Amino acid sequence: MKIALVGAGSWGTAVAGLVADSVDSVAMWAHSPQTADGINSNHVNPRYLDGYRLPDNVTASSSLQEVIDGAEGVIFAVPSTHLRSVAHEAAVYLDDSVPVLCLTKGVELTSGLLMTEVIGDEIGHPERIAALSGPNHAEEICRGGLSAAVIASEDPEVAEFFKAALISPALRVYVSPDVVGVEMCGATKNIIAIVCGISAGSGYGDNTLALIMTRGLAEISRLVHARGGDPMTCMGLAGMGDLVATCTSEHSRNRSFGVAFAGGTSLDEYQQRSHMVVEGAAAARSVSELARELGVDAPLTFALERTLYHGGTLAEALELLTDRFPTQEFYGMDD
Ligand SMILES: NC(=O)C1=CN([C@@H]2O[C@H](COP(=O)(O)OP(=O)(O)OC[C@H]3O[C@@H](n4cnc5c(N)ncnc54)[C@H](O)[C@@H]3O)[C@@H](O)[C@H]2O)C=CC1
Ligand SMILES: O=C(CO)COP(=O)(O)O
Repeated sequence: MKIALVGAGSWGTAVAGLVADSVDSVAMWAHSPQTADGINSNHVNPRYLDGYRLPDNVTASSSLQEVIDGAEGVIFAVPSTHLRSVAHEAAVYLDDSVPVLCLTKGVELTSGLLMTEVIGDEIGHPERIAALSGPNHAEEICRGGLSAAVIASEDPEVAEFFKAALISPALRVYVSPDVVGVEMCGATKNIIAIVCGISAGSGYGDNTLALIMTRGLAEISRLVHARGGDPMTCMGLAGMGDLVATCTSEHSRNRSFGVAFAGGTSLDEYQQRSHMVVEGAAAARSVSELARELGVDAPLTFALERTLYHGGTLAEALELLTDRFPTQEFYGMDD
């Protein structure tokens, strides 16, 4: 069996290595031909996870057609802002019956669509598109550390197909029918992780970190509920699990960006230096729009949006948040 993996950043590279153990071949699509050459010549991605040797049955190309032709499953792992254009280009090579898995975490700006919905818009047959999420930093997955993830799909057969391709003694794979909940959690925890990084970079301690994560989880739950997902999903791997990992891990780009931002580094500087995507920065804007549309109170998200995009200072953001009078711990979940 051949699996196509569209996206050769850190996560695409790590997941290619996992899937390669269960299938005959994995064909990766890399945006840059130099990355594809590096993988084919040395079995190493020259730009991401360059200490990790990919299995011999992983090859790469910068031609989507070459990668997708003959694949029995397709996995997308490109950053959220490029997903629609890449899925659009991939659509012509994709059979209607091929199951698709989305690893991207985000909400599309303006449309408010989740990542599986963006792919579905472009390739059709949305019932065959699943989402994988959970506390999974690529760096640790490559080292074979014990981890767990959840695959959400409205079609259980699609979830089981990808579960079989990914499960291993080092990766426990659970399934869920709550695609909206799992994807909303994945997109919004990145926002909270940036706020945690800003807090740590500004000298605040662990009480503050716990405050942001906990009130962040309440905010995520309101968003999940309003978008039609199950708030219980927030208690699982895609919710609390990924929130803990991203808000506390040295590997998190979102948290690290927050720390750097508090020290005076701009988003552009950070992304140019690391060549890595900070999904929470894009999500601060798209989720703010969505929250306003849905009438959801999302103070941490709004404060980050204001700071990153409307010239608000960190002192103003803190004042906005602390000026709010604390009321009931849980609210906004009634129908
Ligand atoms: N890195 C990780 O540990 C995890 C990442 N994710 C998610 O996976 C998605 C992909 O992130 P990473 O693999 O970490 O990316 P990355 O930050 O490691 O690399 C950036 C990627 O963007 C690609 N890219 C740049 N310009 C492009 C363009 N014009 N068109 C298409 N692709 C372009 C690069 O080729 C590279 O693949 C994100 O949504 C991220 O939140 C999810 C779980 C874990
Ligand atoms: O989603 C992730 C871990 O599960 C990756 O988080 P970062 O993008 O912050 O590194």
